[in-house]
Amino acid sequence: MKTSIATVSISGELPEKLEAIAKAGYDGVEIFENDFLAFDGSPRDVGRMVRDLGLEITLFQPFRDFEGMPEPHRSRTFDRAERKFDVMQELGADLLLVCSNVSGVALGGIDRLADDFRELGERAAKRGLKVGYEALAWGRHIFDHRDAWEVVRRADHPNIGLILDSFHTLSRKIDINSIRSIPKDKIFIVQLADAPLIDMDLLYWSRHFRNMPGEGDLPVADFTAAIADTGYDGYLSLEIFNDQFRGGSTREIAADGHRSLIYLGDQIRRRSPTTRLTLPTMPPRAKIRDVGFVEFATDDGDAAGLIGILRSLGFVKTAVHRSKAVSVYSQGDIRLLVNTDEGGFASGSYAVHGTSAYAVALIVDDAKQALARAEALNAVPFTQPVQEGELELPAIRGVGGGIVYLIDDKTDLGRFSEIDFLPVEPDAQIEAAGLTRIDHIAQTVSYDEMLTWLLFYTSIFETQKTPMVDIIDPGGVVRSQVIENGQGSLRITLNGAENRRTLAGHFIAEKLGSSVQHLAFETDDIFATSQALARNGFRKLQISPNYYGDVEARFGLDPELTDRLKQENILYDRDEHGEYFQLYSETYGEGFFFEIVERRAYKGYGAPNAIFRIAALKKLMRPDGMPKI
Ligand SMILES: O=C(O)c1ccc(O)c(O)c1
Ligand SMILES: [Mg+2]
Repeated sequence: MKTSIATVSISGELPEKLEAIAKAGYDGVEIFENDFLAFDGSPRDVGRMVRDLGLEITLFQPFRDFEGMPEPHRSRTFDRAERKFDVMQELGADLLLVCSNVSGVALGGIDRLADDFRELGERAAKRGLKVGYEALAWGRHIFDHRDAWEVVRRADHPNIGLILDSFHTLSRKIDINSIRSIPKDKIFIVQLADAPLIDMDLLYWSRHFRNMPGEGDLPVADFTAAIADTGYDGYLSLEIFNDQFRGGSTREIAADGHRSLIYLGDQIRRRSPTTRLTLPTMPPRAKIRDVGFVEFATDDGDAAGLIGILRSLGFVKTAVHRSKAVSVYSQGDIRLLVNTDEGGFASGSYAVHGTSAYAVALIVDDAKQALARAEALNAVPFTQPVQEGELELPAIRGVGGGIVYLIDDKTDLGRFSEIDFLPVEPDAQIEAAGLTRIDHIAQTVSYDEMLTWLLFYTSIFETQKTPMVDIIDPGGVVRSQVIENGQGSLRITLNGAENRRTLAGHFIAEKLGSSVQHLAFETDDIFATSQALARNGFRKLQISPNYYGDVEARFGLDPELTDRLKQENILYDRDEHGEYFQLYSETYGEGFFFEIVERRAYKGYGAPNAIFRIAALKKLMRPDGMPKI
């Protein structure tokens, strides 16, 4: 398998695009004609630029409205093609994409189309060039790759072949088994794109909403497996039309695309180990057993406030680091680290972002293998110096600059808390509140980064996404995407903020980047927990009394239960599996907060309650967005 991407997929000027494509590790690039036309250099300059970067031009495209034209259009179309061939020869591109005709004057008739292609093939052959035919899902006569293949078959010319594009085939739900009978040498290139399932006009969907394989909902892996079954081992080339990517970070989007292709290749190899696609091998997606700890970076001054909240939540200090200013606060299976050390990454993070939960440790089956997989998928490993005798925990950088530690029970890593930390006598004054484990970690990210995060988690770890939901904040919409594993041992909610007037948007603006905005802990008895919290002086978020009348009516609750919920400021939800109870802390700093949940078989995250929670949290912020407390 060789990797390629169309220049149209990323933002920037042509040289910037090419550099990002080379840096991300692709083997080739499709030159989208408009990118070339908008650039001042000659075709030779562009060709040289591409090759100097170690890339190959995989395709020049698109050539539109060619086949089936009546005269005088037909002659003009062939003249147009000759002009493109001139450019291609100077560029050093040997494959042209012809997409199926959408013109109102185009004539149908499979043999007419085949004849046109045979003649084009003759002309291309004279120059040592090739032409591939792609069925656009909205083509006038040809909108199905099976028909495009029939045209190519009848053209019967060595310089004419087929181009398959996952979007056009999958958006129309065309049977992908039909691909398996196409001879591999007639597939000139394969274009890949995914897309979220949205019921809309095919052309509009294709031109604005495509995304990287794995980021959307189309069965791109099934499509690719069918291609691999033909024995095709050529380029897999991303062709992504996406409004967000056009305005996004050139480098990041290019890197995401490359990661998506490597991940896709890995999925194909695991499905059919005898696949003829040449693929790198890597360990499987890492299974997450649990969250080992969440670590806050802060300083001595700010730590007091944070520790005050932790104590009111029933956490007690149980250990301190041997050589660094790091303390462990524990309750149930939850470990929270508070790092006030003045050297190292944490203090740098604190200097830039203020107090934040900058690191998360995941307990995986095999940390070394997890790291190897992450590196195979171009994640950036993280290391920092440790004292003699202390453990160097394997780690990678998260998307927003935070750290993901990888620990396991196989090695000393499982005992890192005994090796690196000294136990301290717990403070007997604090009453435990029955918090047992971390239920979920809520990360607030910029909306533009959501797909990057999604691909990061789902490609490296054994997790899946659930459908995105909209959360209405009085200041705008926040999109929420869950990433979780089947066992519930990792649940992450990604909240994507589009503007800074939302609670989430304010948080990332003030934090100068994506960060954990809240941590949710689980309890087996939310009412007992609520009372213990009250005794510890925990400051609970006050929910509007109007909420309770509605919730009682909506779910037909026993008024006695409603009263208790209201008294304790507990939110309620129910799904087809069971019930959910939630309570919240007030905000800390720029809008960080804690949540406590009790799940009675419930599978969701209380999305219908988010609007009321946000409204209540916002009452605690001043009009300028700063916290009142
Ligand atoms: O949207 C289009 O016109 C278009 C052009 C070229 C392609 O390869 C394609 O898949 C779509
Ligand atoms: Mg295409």
